[in-house]
Amino acid sequence: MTSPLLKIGTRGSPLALAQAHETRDRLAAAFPELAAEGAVEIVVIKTTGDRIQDRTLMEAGGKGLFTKEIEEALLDGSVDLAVHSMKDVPTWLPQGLHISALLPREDPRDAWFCRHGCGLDELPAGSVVGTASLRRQALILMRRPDLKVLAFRGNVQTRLRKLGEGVVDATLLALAGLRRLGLADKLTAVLEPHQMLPAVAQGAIGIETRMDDARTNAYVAALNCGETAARVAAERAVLAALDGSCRTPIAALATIADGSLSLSALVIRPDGTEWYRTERIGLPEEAALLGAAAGRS
Ligand SMILES: NCc1[nH]cc(CCC(=O)O)c1CC(=O)O
Repeated sequence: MTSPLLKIGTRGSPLALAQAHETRDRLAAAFPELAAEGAVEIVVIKTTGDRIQDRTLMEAGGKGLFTKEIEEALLDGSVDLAVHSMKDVPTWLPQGLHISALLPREDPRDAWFCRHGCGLDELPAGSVVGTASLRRQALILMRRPDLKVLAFRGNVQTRLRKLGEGVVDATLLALAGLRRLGLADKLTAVLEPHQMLPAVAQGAIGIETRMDDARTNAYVAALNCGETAARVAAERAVLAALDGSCRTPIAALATIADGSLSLSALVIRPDGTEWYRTERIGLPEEAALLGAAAGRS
């Protein structure tokens, strides 16, 4: 076997691997030389986030727990590109690295799972919803202050198993991840953004590379989806404007229709008792400015 032309760094979770395989398939479809057996190698890298499964530690460690070791591998040249769920990518990237492409976005909405088959509004008072996400916790409690939220650990498969075992009555997961894992048929309902505004960049896969690696950047540029890039730029600009000044959960969703970009952004207290929501409309070309304005408001 010849040595690989490109090495992809990824976490080892089933979802991360599915995303790495999607990226490899897209590269192979765009470039005949990358379709050859062994041309694109997938390198699994264990991250701090894969080792620490405790929610409080995740919060204390802040962002970057799922990306740090992969970025180190990029910087030392042991991989050429990294595939990430953009939701897990910190606002600020290490010097010398950039997000050089966004794949076409999956559905950004959250999926709702209930053991009893009821929707969020029908769940009996006192029922337990499992989630490790402060955003989902806050939005659940905003709508249903009479429910209990339990910290819920593990990857997608683990959480669905715990739901089946009756550890909780209901849980939420990103629809995008479920689709990529072929598990979307198990959900009870899809939550609309006005009920459950998604996390920044939920459903988007980003490819990170070294800024000075012209060869890899040329390959990766062919995979970029301009519409997804504009939407994610608007949403991430909200995060950037709030970063440091704000420890509360943030949600944001940008959509593009008829040539204009609409952005909804929300900050909310973890207990759901207070929130601030804002909407912006503008051109996709000014996505980052719109997001920054929404974040500052
Ligand atoms: N925080 C973990 C994580 N990171 C990305 C996804 C889902 C896939 C995506 O948003 O692209 C998930 C799981 C979940 O929230 O259900």
